Amino acid sequence: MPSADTSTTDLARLIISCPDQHGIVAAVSDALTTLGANIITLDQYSTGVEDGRFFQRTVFHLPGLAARRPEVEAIVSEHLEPRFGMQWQLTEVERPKRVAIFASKTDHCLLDLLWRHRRGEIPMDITMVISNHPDLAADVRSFGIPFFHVPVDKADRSTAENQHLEMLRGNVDLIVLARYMQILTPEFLEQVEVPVINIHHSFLPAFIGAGPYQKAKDRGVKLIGATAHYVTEDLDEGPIIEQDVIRVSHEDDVAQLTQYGADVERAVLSRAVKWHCQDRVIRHANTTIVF
Ligand SMILES: Nc1nc2c(c(=O)[nH]1)N[C@@H](CN(C=O)c1ccc(C(=O)N[C@@H](CCC(=O)O)C(=O)O)cc1)CN2
Repeated sequence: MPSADTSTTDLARLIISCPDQHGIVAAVSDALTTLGANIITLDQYSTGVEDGRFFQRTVFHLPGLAARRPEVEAIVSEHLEPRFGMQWQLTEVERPKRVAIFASKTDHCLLDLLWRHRRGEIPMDITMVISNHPDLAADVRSFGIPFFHVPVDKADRSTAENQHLEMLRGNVDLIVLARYMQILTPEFLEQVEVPVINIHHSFLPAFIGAGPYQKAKDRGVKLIGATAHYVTEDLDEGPIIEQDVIRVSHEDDVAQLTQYGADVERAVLSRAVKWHCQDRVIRHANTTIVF
């Protein structure tokens, strides 16, 4: 059972990735112990001892963390990083990620995130909602979240995307596409410089692109699903974070599939966003490790 104390004060997460080799866990643990930190959880994974890659997520408690953060960064950057060829990220549990949500007209995934955020189920700070349609403005503003309508001209996406970049620059750590029905250009993805999570309404790799429920009906599948993935320039082919499925039958029309699918989409997206905000997801090639 988790301890009764659910305090997040002075809790940090150290996420590391490096070539697999002898002594990593001991060295990281020794460095944190030397600092006076107490390791709360430690999860690790290796892709294999032969020329493999090692990943580790360590949650630790360090009294006076904020003031001592430079010390932690120094020991990692000056000792662990050069010794192991380590890539690393240090985050503080009490500093939630700033999240911008993009939506179009479909509301269920957006409202689910706003509702779970209001209930404190997802450790994030929703800084804004941006939509290419005005339909959801009142819903979003009822949660006290800023809503911005930015129409998209498919013949010239750059005008809208430049507006997005101005609004987002320096204000966001994560973008979530909550059934946002516009394809993001490679230029936008390069310039925005933060991860983007999308919910695709199919069990990828099946039915990439628009209209997956019609494609599912036409194919006569007995399972439909949803997939949350990081967004890349290759449509719906980015690293998968979370998936789930639900049984359907020949009696279900596309409207029924869409309704059943919406419940799966909401659950899958919220789990993926929560795990990302908890720094549980590490990208490796076109896959993820989820601790
Ligand atoms: N660069 C990327 N952009 C987006 C991705 C992605 O993986 N990489 N995922 C999509 C979401 N999506 C399916 O999950 C999706 C959305 C929209 C379309 C599409 O064909 N859109 C048309 C416009 C449709 C409309 O206006 O109703 C278009 O953009 O021309 C396909 C898949 C989000 N973006």
